[in-house]
Amino acid sequence: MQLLASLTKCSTLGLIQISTELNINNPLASLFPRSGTARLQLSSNQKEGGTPYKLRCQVTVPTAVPQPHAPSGGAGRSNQFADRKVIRLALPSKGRMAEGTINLLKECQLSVHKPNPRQYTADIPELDNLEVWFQRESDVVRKLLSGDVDLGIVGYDIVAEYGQDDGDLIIIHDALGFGECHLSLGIPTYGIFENVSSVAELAAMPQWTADHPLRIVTGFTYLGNRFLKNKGLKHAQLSTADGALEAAPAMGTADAILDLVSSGTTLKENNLKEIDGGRLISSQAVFVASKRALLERKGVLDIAHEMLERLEAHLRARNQFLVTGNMRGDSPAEIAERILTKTHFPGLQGPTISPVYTSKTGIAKVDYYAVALCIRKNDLYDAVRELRAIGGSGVLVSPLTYIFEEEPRRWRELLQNLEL
Ligand SMILES: Nc1ncnc2c1ncn2[C@@H]1O[C@H](COP(=O)(O)OP(=O)(O)OP(=O)(O)O)[C@@H](O)[C@H]1O
Ligand SMILES: O=P(O)(O)OC[C@H]1O[C@H](OP(=O)(O)OP(=O)(O)O)[C@H](O)[C@@H]1O
Repeated sequence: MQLLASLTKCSTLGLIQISTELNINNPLASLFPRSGTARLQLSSNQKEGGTPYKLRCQVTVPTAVPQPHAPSGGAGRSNQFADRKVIRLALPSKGRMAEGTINLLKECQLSVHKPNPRQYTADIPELDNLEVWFQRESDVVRKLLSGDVDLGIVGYDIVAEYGQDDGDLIIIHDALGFGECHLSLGIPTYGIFENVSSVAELAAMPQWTADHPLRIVTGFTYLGNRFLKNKGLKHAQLSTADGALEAAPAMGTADAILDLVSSGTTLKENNLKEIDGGRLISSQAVFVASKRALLERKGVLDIAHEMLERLEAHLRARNQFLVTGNMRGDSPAEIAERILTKTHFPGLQGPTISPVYTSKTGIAKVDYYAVALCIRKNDLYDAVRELRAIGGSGVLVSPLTYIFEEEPRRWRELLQNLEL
């Protein structure tokens, strides 16, 4: 296909003009954006001995139509990938995710040591040959895809938006337990939207036409475009803004927003609401890697393994208490049976039961046993009640720091995913 194209800024603010020349027998339809206008001019070109006819086509496109973020995968991969020996972990440089990440790593006994607060690098003394790079969240994902970093911690929303389903991104841990939110459509609670309670109803509103589409402002154009397509929202148009999106409908600059929601307070305070079918994704912080780095750079898989073990052990323990109590009984087996049949709390694999030796008469003797159980924090009071009901006393409750399993499920899944 012969296609000559040039782009010129038009004098009219907010428009760009695209001029193209192309063979008359080429399909034109794909060149016309839905909201642009085209001017066609047919001319003979025989004197130059080239293609007999040329069709000159000018397309005018509103610049406000947002394009998805430029893909940054395969083609943009850094050619220094193979030369680099040091392993790189990218962490969010600012905001709530930065704080949450540093705190989580600290709780896993991985201290991020930043020699100079004004620099963007750090190290983690517990992990050899690892360099930490602090980056904006979108850049964490871009740099994973370009091969400039190997591992990262970032919100899943950002992986989904900037990763654009690139097969090189692999999520090692999908629930790090902070930065929980969801990406959702928010529409006004008032005016023409007052009785709208689902995306289907929104799409069916007669107000939206090709000339007057539903205007949605968002920072998530990739996910937003996919959502519009999936939901059949034909007459809808996305625009972008970096913050304070919730103000746009009241200002009249958009009809709806597509933004992150956590408690829902910001939506509510701006007279906006979520509707059925309007939730795009749920998100929280994730541990993510470049598949290529895991497979090809020496040491990346080992570091991923160690970090995953520590994260899993800590996150499992975080929701549990260690509960110990004394119980009279004839034998450990008899006590175990009482716990397993008469309570809802068997512990991790089952209760740990050990004899308690007393020596009132000078001779060691076993009258009762100590029972140790891991109990979910939410179940604590029910568990204490049930233990008491079967003869438990002197119940002690202590926090748990780590629970190391034989091998984390997510590690097995990672190896499977990598076909190792
Ligand atoms: N209300 C929220 N509650 C919990 N997590 C959130 C919330 N809003 C956003 N997040 C998570 O935190 C990430 C960063 O959002 P945040 O609004 O803090 O950005 P930021 O780092 O301050 O950048 P910016 O200044 O560009 O807004 C989001 O990508 C998302 O994963
Ligand atoms: O449902 P809520 O708990 O009210 O949280 C939602 C708000 O949190 C985020 O903004 P953030 O506070 O990070 O400020 P930002 O707009 O500057 O990103 C998000 O963009 C929403 O505005």
